[in-house]
Amino acid sequence: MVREGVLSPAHSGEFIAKHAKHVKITEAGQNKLATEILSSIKANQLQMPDTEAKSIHPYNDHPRAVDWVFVVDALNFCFWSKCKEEQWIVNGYTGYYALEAALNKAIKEGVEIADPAFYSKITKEQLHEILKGDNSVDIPLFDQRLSILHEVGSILLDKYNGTFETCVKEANKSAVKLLDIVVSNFPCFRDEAIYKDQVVSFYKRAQILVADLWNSFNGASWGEFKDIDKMTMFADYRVPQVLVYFGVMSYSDELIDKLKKDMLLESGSEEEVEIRGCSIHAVELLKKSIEEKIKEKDLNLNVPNSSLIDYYLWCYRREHARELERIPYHKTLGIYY
Ligand SMILES: Nc1nc2c(c(CN[C@H]3C=C[C@H](O)[C@@H]3O)cn2[C@@H]2O[C@H](COP(=O)(O)O)[C@@H](O)[C@H]2O)c(=O)[nH]1
Repeated sequence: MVREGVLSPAHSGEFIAKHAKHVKITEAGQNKLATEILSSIKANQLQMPDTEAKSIHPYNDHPRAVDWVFVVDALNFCFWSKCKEEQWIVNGYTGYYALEAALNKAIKEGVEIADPAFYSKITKEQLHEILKGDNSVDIPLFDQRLSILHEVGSILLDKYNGTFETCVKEANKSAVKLLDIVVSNFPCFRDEAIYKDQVVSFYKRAQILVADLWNSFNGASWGEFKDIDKMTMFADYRVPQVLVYFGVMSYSDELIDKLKKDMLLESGSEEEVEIRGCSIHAVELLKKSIEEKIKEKDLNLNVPNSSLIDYYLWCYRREHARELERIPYHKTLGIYY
């Protein structure tokens, strides 16, 4: 798949985990978390976005539902703040949900924020208005978001007839092909790094874009992908925190010390790459151990794919915020996650 000389996210995770020295994947927590996820599968709790998300997401019968998912995931990165007082909040929502709330508010006010003909030429003032928070705090990396809208909007107009639907059609129901189209044609989604002289990839926003389509359309229509199971977990800054909490991953004392001091990790640095790569590989190993348990116990259950396991972990942190507080999450300024 994808780009010449670049390891796929799954192979990148394996390669990085093999060489990592700041981050370790530990068997200890593997079994406990796999058991916890298995009981969630049995209780039929393992599914994509919860009601909260649905209440903000426009429904897939919206005429520009596909372009909505695209523009949300073009901007789906870096919501953390240095301190609580500087947090960007919209309608009481923080983080990712603040973005959904802001864009949904714009749609309700008749702003064509899902239309590339509009956002490819959006002005600073118009975007400020759309992303205006409840307090006077701006969304982080505002300027980068403005240029990303101009970049991806122009590409859709120039190459894809002004809609992301053209890309989905070209992918012909293959998640891997759609991922390839996105990372090959939209530079801001090209989430790669150099590690031990090897180009590795995470493609967090490109993979979550594919998975969000799959989820929004319940695996049918614009969300039908025969190879959706090839997507890995989405290497953000929240899921690693949960993996450390469960003892599935551990950080060196030096790294923990940096995170506890709220020091930023440079985008593409060895520590940041190892956190992201080991997270991907840890979820692939988790998926395997869940599969073994299902086989061992001869359970009549489907093995969850990495997107479902990822979403379970991402929600776990929101539902157990207090317990997770003692585990610092890494902060990297960048447009990739
Ligand atoms: N690994 C992974 N990372 C995810 C998501 C989501 C939301 N996804 C679903 C939810 C509803 C929609 O239907 C989407 O499908 C956002 N993020 C990342 O989290 C970070 C923000 O965190 P906080 O500041 O706490 O909101 C930021 O890097 C953002 O990019 C996911 O699912 N998995």
